[in-house]
Amino acid sequence: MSKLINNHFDMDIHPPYQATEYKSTILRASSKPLVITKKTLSELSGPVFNDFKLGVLDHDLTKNAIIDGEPIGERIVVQGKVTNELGQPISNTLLEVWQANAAGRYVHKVDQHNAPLDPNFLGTGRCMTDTHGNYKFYTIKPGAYPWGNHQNAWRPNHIHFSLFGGDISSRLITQMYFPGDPLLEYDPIYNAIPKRGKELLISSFDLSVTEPDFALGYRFDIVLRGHIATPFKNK
Ligand SMILES: O=C(O)c1ccc(O)c(O)c1
Repeated sequence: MSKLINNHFDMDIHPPYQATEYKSTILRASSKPLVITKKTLSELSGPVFNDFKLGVLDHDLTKNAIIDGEPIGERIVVQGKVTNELGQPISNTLLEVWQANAAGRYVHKVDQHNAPLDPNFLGTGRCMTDTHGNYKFYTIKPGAYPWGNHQNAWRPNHIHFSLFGGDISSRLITQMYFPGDPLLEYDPIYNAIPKRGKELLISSFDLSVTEPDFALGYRFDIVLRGHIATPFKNK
């Protein structure tokens, strides 16, 4: 029997709002039970992305910030399918990604990690799912970085994802990890997730997604809601 919060989130998959080892959750987690509010008419009828036009390079982080050369690092292509709990595709939905560069540094003033910025890499991109729920983007494999949670704490390589569901007010924010990363077992953010959920967050290396002489391919399918839902980020 799965543990549902407000008939909504399966806590056999999703992380708790407060996980003691993941220190920033101690201050920011709510101490009261969540209240799921009813969606307003404007949320339900608000704009969706059917007519949304993306820039031609939005889905290609290896090119969308080039100033004077190619970004440094291992090029990858990430591909997957977004479905609901019944396996039905979520089409024409906006998927946004952000990440550190190959050296483990974000382009953000708060990130003061002593690793180089890459003048040709911004680390943000977006794409839409097609009519079958499929998406694809190109990027540079993100590096690991220290994050001060505890002595010698390093985040495993990961890409942040944001996706919209059926309307503008339903949004999943999560992180995709890479198979075989030795840092996963030490990461309190990853370890806050129940075992079933953890597996859903690791992409798989896929030779059929790999593009010859260009980029290694990873597959990351995403399920919005239900008992095999992709875990959300507890923030
Ligand atoms: O929630 C945080 O504190 C936190 C810290 C480092 C990260 O890489 C991250 O994704 C979240």
